[in-house]
Amino acid sequence: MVELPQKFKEKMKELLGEEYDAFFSCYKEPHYRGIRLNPLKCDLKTLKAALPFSIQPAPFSPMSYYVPEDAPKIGQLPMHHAGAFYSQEPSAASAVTALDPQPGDVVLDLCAAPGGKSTQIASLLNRQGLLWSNEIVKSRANILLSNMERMGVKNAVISSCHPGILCEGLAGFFDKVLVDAPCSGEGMFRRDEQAIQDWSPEHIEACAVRQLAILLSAAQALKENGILVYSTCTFSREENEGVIEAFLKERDDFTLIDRNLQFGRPALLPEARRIFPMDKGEGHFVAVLQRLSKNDAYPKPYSPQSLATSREMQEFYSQIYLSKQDGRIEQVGKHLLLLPEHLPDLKNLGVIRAGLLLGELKTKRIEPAHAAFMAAKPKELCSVINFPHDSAEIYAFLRGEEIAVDASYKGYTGVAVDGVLTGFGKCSNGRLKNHYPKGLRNN
Ligand SMILES: C[S@@+](CC[C@H](N)C(=O)[O-])C[C@H]1O[C@@H](n2cnc3c(N)ncnc32)[C@H](O)[C@@H]1O
Repeated sequence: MVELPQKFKEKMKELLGEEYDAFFSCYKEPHYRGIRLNPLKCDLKTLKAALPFSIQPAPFSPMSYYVPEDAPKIGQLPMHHAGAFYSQEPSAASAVTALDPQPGDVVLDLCAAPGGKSTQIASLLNRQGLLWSNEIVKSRANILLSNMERMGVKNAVISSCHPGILCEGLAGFFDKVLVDAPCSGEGMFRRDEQAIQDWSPEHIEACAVRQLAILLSAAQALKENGILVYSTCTFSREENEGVIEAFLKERDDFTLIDRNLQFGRPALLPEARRIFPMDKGEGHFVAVLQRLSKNDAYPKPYSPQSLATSREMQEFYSQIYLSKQDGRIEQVGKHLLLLPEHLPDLKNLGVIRAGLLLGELKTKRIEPAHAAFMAAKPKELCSVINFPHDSAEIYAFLRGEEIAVDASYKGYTGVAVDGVLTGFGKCSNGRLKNHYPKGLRNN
């Protein structure tokens, strides 16, 4: 059993009263593991048939499932590479359930890396509307980008910006904002020894100060009647109800709302929810706030510098996709990007990617991008080859090897596993030259 800090135990006893013993005995049990289906790329039946273990529904979102504790590592499975699912502790899905993104919404995920909640928001937007995913730490923002590409997200902006600067630049722009704040991580204790080592009452205080500052920035970014969800994966009152109370003191134009959420239990502020391991998740706090005041600010729309309309560009497009060009394509440096709708001005906001990377200009040609294939459906592509999830070919492809294919395959060809795209190669003379990115390969 993990050794818990004495002060933490005392605080939890005070918080939970009679339920403390039940809470404490959870530390003798293994932690919950989970996955979330990605409906942008796969359906449940296909996923279940491909997984080497069975999954059970979790109560925190309709797409979340428990994975058995003895399941093998899932990161190397072909369906994981293909973005058919995201590995996510089940209760972590609760915040997006509370946010309730709808197709067409314009949503900000302010503390987004590695992307569990952003990819969940994107799947609920179902490619309509816009998701802006921000992560202050640049190296983590790159991981976020990679996960968004894996999950086939097209209508997103990824940035690495300070919340204060971002929310000022995008004031009044969003229907919904999620602040999944950096926290003391008490809900990680059953699966991350480091979170226990880092814990101290002083750390909790410092986190609460930072959380309030982030939440106050987020408030600026919302439209009138916009929804702000605040979540943490910690139990301390200071970082949860304490932050909400301090926020409402400064922003009396916001109100806590009750979304009639069914998971977990009421928090100390009864409109908010708490999840403890006794509630079948590792731990989360979720509060839903609504902005009641007007917001007269609104960013300027984006005006692309150089739309790519050349014949070379059209030829490139028709080498990959069966359909005609769908949407505006911009050339940014050597990159060709398919722009999402509703884009605001992007200047000085630390944008790493806006829209879908389709390809890169080389000296005499345009090289297709991995992301372009990850976001496609097999029926949209000119050429695609499908392998079963347990085939030698798909594992060889994911290791970066060249594979033998029927000689009828020619040119850029999508590679799918059980009908879910997981990359591409270039076919000629019965061989598929591997274009699976080096950093993503199985070893
Ligand atoms: C709880 S994690 C987010 C997890 C993410 N929402 C997900 O579901 O995958 C909090 C994130 O906030 C970032 N962060 C740290 N300091 C921050 C700050 N001052 N402002 C905004 N974000 C910060 C961390 O780097 C971390 O990635």
